[in-house]
Amino acid sequence: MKNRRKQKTTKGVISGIFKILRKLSPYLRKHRIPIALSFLALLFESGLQLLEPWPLKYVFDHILIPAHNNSPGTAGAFGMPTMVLLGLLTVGIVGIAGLSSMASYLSTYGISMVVVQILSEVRGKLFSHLQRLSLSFHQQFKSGDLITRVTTDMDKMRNVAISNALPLVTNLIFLLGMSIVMFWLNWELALLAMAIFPLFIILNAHLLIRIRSFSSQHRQSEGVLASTTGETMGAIKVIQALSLHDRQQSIFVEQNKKSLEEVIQSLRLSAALQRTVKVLMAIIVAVVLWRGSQVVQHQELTPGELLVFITYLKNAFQPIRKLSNQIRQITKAVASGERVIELLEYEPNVRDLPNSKKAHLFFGAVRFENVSFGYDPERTLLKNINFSVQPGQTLALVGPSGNGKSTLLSLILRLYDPQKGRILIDGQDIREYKLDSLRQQISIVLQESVLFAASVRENIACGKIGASDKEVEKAARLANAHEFIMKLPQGYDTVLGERGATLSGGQRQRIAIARAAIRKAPIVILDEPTTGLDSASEYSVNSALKQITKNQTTFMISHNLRATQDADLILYVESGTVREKGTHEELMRLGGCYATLYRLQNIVSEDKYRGDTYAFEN
Ligand SMILES: Nc1ncnc2c1ncn2[C@@H]1O[C@H](COP(=O)(O)OP(=O)(O)OP(=O)(O)O)[C@@H](O)[C@H]1O
Repeated sequence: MKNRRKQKTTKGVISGIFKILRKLSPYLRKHRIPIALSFLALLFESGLQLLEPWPLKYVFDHILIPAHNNSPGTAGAFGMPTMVLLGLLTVGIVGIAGLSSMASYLSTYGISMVVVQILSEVRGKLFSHLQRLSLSFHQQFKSGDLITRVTTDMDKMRNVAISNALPLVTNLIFLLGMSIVMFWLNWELALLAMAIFPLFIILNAHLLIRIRSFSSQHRQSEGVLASTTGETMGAIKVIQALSLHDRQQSIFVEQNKKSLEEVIQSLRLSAALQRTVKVLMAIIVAVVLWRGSQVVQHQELTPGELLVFITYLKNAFQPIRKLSNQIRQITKAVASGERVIELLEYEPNVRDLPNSKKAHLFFGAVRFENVSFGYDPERTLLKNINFSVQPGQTLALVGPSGNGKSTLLSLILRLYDPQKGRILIDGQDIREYKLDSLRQQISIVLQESVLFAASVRENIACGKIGASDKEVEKAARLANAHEFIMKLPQGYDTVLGERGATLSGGQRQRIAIARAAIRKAPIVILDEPTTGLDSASEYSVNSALKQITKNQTTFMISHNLRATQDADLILYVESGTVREKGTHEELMRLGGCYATLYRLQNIVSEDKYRGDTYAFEN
């Protein structure tokens, strides 16, 4: 039972290698000529390695032993004087070493170049693939884990391919050639030397499987650690404000401890592996020397041939010792490779349909027909949503938090596809448009806009491919951002910190509005863009928003019903359904949830106003 499990796991490593090679086959095909030439050099190098002890054999058998025995020697067999033969053999030693190192240089350089290029191409593909994977995928995977796969795992594959896999292949070719020559010299002695190998292979495999399991767990733990670090650094303000360091620290310490234990286990097993290999190799040499001397005494082998035998075994000692470490590293890299391939094999849920076409410039008529959606398909969040908006109209979504308003708007961008029903823009199902051509015609301003760690200019320009400096400035003016940008140390060239930390909330929002404005998109989505801003910032952000939504179809979520009362259509969304629908006047006349909420907000703001006045007067 135990043995079967072991075989299955060894099979797992081998099938992992084949899976990786299959996935990389288009890249390998592309670089097939340098690969073929490098392998040729590799074969040449191994052949020369096998030749290395042979000059010594001839010196022993044809020069030294006859001289020792005072016999005429067999140099004459080659038809040349002893000193000439000795000279040729010594030159041969240097020649073999020189050619072998040249072949080694060519194969190492060639393969390394190919590996570096292929893995760089794969990394580029992986990064682009990750950006295209659906949001549901990104919610499922922690960002720390993804970062580890793009950086550490790719690095591991590259380093191991160059420093371990390549020498391993060289060693295996050498060991194979060595075995063939040993059998040719004396099959009995060769069998004796090989008999111990199965034991070595079994012990090796057993330890390697356990190492692989620990390293795979360790990679995952590292991903979790990276996530925790990323999350903590990202939320450092909240953590300091709420004094959450101890909580974060204890989470980190726990994860760090787990990672450490896995590394220690892995290191212990590797040390055990090295020890086993060393002892086994000493036993092999001793046994072969003991039996080999008897074979020589029976004249079935010359002393020089026994010397070749022992030299081969001694030379095999190093590659076999390294073999364990190389296999260990390769096993780890296979785990890394499988993690990378796992990502590459994910298909985006939301993608271009085969017959989709580039969208025309939208007029901006949007229609939801019986749309139902749930993040978990088993639990419907939005139920049977129906409405339509004409080009240039404004639609407001209001209602309690967490009831599906943002989700509804994310469907227009095709961040998710509805499970039922369809969304039409200008009378056509949005799934029939190419995804990029759809999204390029929608501008979006969120509650907390993300700014990149780049200049103000780049942050605005990224709203439109190829935007000129003039367009950037025009968009900034429209967003009421030009004045404050000019007051920044380097104006438009001021580099913003991570998340634009050097700007106030209102300033950040206005840069985001400029980014939305530069697109001149026919459809604009505003998801609570003024929440959390003070009155002055709210005023300037609102007036900027008015500019960019003029004549565009606008979708707006706001908890402030005064901000939405001028909308052409208001949807009151509750529990994923449209409870009430109409203009402000219609909904007030209806006297339902909307009207109650509106009156409540007015009372609160009047009270607040009175309170402020009272405080001011006193
Ligand atoms: N990516 C997601 N995966 C799973 N559930 C989600 C996801 N995003 C939101 N939800 C859940 O869906 C529900 C609706 O969220 P949504 O953000 O659409 O509501 P909302 O009405 O816009 O709320 P708010 O006004 O607070 O922004 C919530 O229960 C939320 O927890």
